[in-house]
Amino acid sequence: MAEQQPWSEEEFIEQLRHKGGGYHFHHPFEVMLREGKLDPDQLRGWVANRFYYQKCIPIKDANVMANTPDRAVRREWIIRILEQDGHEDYAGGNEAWICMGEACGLTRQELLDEVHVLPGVRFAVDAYVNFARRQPWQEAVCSSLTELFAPDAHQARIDAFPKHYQWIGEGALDYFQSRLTQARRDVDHGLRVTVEYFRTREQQERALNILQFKLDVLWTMLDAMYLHYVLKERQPRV
Ligand SMILES: O=C(O)c1cc(C(=O)O)c2c(n1)C(=O)C(=O)c1cc(C(=O)O)[nH]c1-2
Repeated sequence: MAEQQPWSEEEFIEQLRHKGGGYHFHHPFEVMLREGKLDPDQLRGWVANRFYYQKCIPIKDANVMANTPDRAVRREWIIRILEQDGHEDYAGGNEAWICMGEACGLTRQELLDEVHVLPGVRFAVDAYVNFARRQPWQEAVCSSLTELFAPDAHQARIDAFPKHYQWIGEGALDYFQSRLTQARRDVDHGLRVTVEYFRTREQQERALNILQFKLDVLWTMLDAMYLHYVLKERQPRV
């Protein structure tokens, strides 16, 4: 059988964008969040579990950097680490997430100690970090492209918090506000790397599978949270 023609750059990007239909924005837990249906414990559970994702993102990014021989890429990629971990002039995204946790009634220590992190969330996040550790760095870059779809999710939370969760204290939205612009910049760079690296049709289809893997990471995290905080299915701990 003749090899299929590669998609043009525009078609390829359209195929990647099309995967947004499976983004965690559409998960029942996220829908409950933006419709104001989470009680304080459920919302805190989400913030604490998502913090595990946030704290692992710079570790994932450090693996991308470690795997690329390209100085120009490292120069651009290091910005992601500094934006999450902070530097002398900026406390960083992880710190902003902790502030959101505190505004929701969690303590810094319980976030850092991972006391609420569910096993399913941990396995999913660790799978993402390990993917970046083991795969070619361009594949790890491609897997970060779920951020194509993140601004809508951030905006929905910016709208939902003051409307539905007035019990939340000040400063809860700084993280999402800052990601609105950061995510767009990161995605522009990620797309450049991806269209450059995945060139044949087979490679382009591999890119779609990688993006699906990452969508599954995010979706699985929320499955675990839904089971625990909404359906209240709990493993007996003996
Ligand atoms: O709140 C969200 O829905 C959401 C989703 C994602 C994502 O799609 O992976 C990221 C973020 N937030 C985020 O804040 C962030 O810094 C981030 C980095 C990455 C990545 O894969 O490198 N994804 C995401």
